[in-house]
Amino acid sequence: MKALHFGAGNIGRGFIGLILSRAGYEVVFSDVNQTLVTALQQQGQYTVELANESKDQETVTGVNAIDGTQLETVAQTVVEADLITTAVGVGVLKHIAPGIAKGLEKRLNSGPAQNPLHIIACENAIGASTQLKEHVYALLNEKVRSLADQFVYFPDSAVDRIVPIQHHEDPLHVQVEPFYEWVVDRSQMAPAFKPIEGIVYVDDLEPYIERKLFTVNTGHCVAAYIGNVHGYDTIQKAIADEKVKSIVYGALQETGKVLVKRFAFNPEEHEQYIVKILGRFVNPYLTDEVTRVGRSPLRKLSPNDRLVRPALQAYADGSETTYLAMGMAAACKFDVSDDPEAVELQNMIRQKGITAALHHYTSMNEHHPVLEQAVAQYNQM
Ligand SMILES: NC(=O)C1=CN([C@@H]2O[C@H](COP(=O)(O)OP(=O)(O)OC[C@H]3O[C@@H](n4cnc5c(N)ncnc54)[C@H](O)[C@@H]3O)[C@@H](O)[C@H]2O)C=CC1
Ligand SMILES: O=P(O)(O)OC[C@H]1O[C@](O)(CO)[C@@H](O)[C@@H]1O
Repeated sequence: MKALHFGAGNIGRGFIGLILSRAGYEVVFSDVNQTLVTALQQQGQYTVELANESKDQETVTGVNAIDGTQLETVAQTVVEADLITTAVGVGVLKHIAPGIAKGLEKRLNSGPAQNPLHIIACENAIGASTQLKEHVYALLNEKVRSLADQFVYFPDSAVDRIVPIQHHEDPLHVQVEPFYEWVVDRSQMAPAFKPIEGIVYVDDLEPYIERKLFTVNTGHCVAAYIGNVHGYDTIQKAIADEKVKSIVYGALQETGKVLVKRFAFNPEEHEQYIVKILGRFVNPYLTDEVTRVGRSPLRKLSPNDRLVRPALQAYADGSETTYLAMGMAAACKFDVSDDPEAVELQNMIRQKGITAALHHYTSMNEHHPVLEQAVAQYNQM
């Protein structure tokens, strides 16, 4: 069995590649980073190290790589794949769509017997596989689209594992937190599919992806942005400061209220979930830079993402949004010169002012109370 995985980065190697290899797949990574591609081709294996006291290690074998810039090679690997997964960043999905579309065209036109193919985008976003499907379908003609409707499935998924930036001599070695969760929407899959050990299949992904995105990712980015405002360089140092920790906790109480109401979660169980997540953030065996966790602030300030969406839901429910607004304000202070989205955000704030910038990126009306709350917080920071 062959799996083609787009993105040989931290989640690709440290999570998805590991699970698929354990399940017996030969994993072929497609990446545009030539260092990673060459190292995977030469070594054919890599090591995953757990961020725990004993630094447990596991060698992932039977892996290979292709150059993601070579459209024909990517397309041919799509033809041969039994499964396709991605972990490239939601904004990159449109760039991998041409290779997938070309491969599907070849694959679906090649004969009458077709095996169903699942394409799973493992990105931090609601409906990432569905977004990838839209990018791919936009490149297919009507005949191939209709064949794809019969033989290709794009189940949405939620992925959770903290994998920080890696600093090792071996470019493939990857350190990961022990916890992981990969949930896939079974209702979007082929009727008879062979389950993969390590994946949890559910009939309705919405509660899982929203609970994950609006707890793990909301909490993490608030810790990064507020930590950055207070001058901390890592999440671990930021959360050691009670002031920062209480803001993160406050934001998770705000999203928690929304989630408990929306999905009828048990409030005590949700509180335990929050406590567990906060424990993961401060894992002493990990060093996680605020610049990584806060990366791509425009994506994180967008209407469907971890700050604005739960804040607008909380506002609609008549509940508090103070700490989420504080997170948005602190995101607007994220001035990191090698993060293109942070640079764009800072330019916009300089040119148009904070109110117009927040309106532009969050799509909230300039007089929306949540936006006004964020502006007031920004002016005090
Ligand atoms: N790192 C983490 O803790 C977690 C990350 N995620 C999500 O996983 C995704 C990947 O994140 P990371 O692995 O942290 O990022 P990363 O930056 O370590 O890996 C992304 C990889 O994609 C590659 N790439 C970029 N353009 C490409 C293209 N056109 N074709 C093929 N490969 C391409 C990059 O070269 C890089 O190796 C993101 O959507 C992120 O939100 C989800 C859960 C946890
Ligand atoms: O690109 P993003 O959305 O910041 O993804 C990384 C985030 O996902 C997480 O791994 C949570 O699963 C956090 O470590 C991190 O905040």
